[in-house]
Amino acid sequence: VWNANRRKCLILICRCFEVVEGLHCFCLKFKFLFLFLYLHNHLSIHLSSSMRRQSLGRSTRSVSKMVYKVVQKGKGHSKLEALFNHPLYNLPRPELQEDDWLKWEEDGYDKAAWTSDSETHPPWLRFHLGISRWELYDRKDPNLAEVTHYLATQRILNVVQKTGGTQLKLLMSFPNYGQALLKPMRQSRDAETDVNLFYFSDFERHNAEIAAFHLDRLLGFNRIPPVVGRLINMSTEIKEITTDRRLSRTFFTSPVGNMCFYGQCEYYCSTEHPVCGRPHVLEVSLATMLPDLSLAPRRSWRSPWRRSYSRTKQAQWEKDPAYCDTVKQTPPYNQGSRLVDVIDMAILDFLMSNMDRHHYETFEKFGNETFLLHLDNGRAFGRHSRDEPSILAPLRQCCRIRRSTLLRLQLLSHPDFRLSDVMRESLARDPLKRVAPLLSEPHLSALDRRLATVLQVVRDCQDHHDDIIYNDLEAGAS
Ligand SMILES: Nc1ncnc2c1ncn2[C@@H]1O[C@H](COP(=O)(O)OP(=O)(O)OP(=O)(O)O)[C@@H](O)[C@H]1O
Ligand SMILES: [Mn+2]
Repeated sequence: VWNANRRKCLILICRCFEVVEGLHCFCLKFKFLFLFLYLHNHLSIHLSSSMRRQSLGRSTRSVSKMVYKVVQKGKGHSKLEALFNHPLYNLPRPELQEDDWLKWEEDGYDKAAWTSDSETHPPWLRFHLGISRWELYDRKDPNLAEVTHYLATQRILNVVQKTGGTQLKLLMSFPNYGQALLKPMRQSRDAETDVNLFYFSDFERHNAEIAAFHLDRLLGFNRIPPVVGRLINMSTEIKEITTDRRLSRTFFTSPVGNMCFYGQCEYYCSTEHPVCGRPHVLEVSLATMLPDLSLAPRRSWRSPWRRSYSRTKQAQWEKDPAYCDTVKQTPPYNQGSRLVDVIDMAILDFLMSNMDRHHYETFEKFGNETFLLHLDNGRAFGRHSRDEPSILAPLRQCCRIRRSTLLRLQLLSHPDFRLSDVMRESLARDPLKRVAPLLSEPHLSALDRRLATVLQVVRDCQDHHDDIIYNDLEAGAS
């Protein structure tokens, strides 16, 4: 070919060189453009914003915004910190008496445990010791971060299936007797729940458990035990150490070579619904265990707004618009803060679209004057494209709300403390953030949209009713 068409070949080679050189020049030009933009942005941060608006094009403006954000962050401007520094998140705590702490019978824990230096206790025990009548933990207690760090890093000593409930859960044991409730990842993070699936058929999500803990804390409730994400090795951290035969015999290798298991439970515990690793690494959520029931018994309450858990039946509250009038007259909702506590819970559930709040629990020791535990949030955050108005029925039907809750919700709708932003920032502290954001952006913006809906419902109430606000900020109220 070369001999026959030497001239044509030479021309072709020259063309190639031209193209390469052209590309090179093109790249150089771009390099200069980027350098220019970079310098321009760095300098323009210090110019007045109007000058910047005039001098910069659209794309460079967004770059400069980014840089500006970084600069702001560098100065320690965190929306999350600003939120938690706000007076509404630092309200004076009611003075706690001896019987406002969750103490239990002395034979459970050594009596010395109560008096000795707290530095000698493992983080999970300090968490137990910090449970009070009005909240599960003090947000400012540095031990909180230690508990989650402990669960996320300590060696796993044993694993068994947790009985009770319908879906697969594992009980993990750590050194120093710490324990956690594990929920595995079963679907891709962004899978939206099938629209044809009823709420009672939905899978549980590990990231929902994690996100619910963060959301509850951001709302100022502090009623969910600390939950943290972790990557575990299914071979060495479950299969090889479990003493639970019913669990170990359900392990298998999938056709593509991933390690899977399904355990034994009522729903979704079969070869058709396996929990699989990649190839044996699994994402899970770990919830701090509450004190054992034998030490600190709890009472389970059926939610007045419980769903029917049937494809065809409707619950009473769905048929009767005056349903709340009955609830208001029924103990324990006729006294104290119980009704507004259920409404707090409904607001939390509406924000994260959890339709599965059939029961709630309280610590028996505190009787009826105590906070409500928001356990079991695995079915939240299933859908971001739709909101479920019926979850707000307690608020809409009763038109009551705690003053402190309303004020915090209003704060979270303000751009400086925007719920989606503080949530993103809070979730970024979880170790699983390295794998992928715990909640996708559509889920985060759904939070803002739903918050606006909650505030609208309160305004609608104010248009038609008096006595909406339960003033818990006055002395004497809780
Ligand atoms: N952090 C925790 N510490 C101690 N016990 C817990 C904790 N979280 C949940 N539990 C207990 O374990 C039980 C089952 O947990 P969970 O409700 O998450 O499972 P589930 O399978 O979704 O249950 P259900 O099918 O009843 O909704 C709960 O009823 C609760 O009493
Ligand atoms: Mn459940």
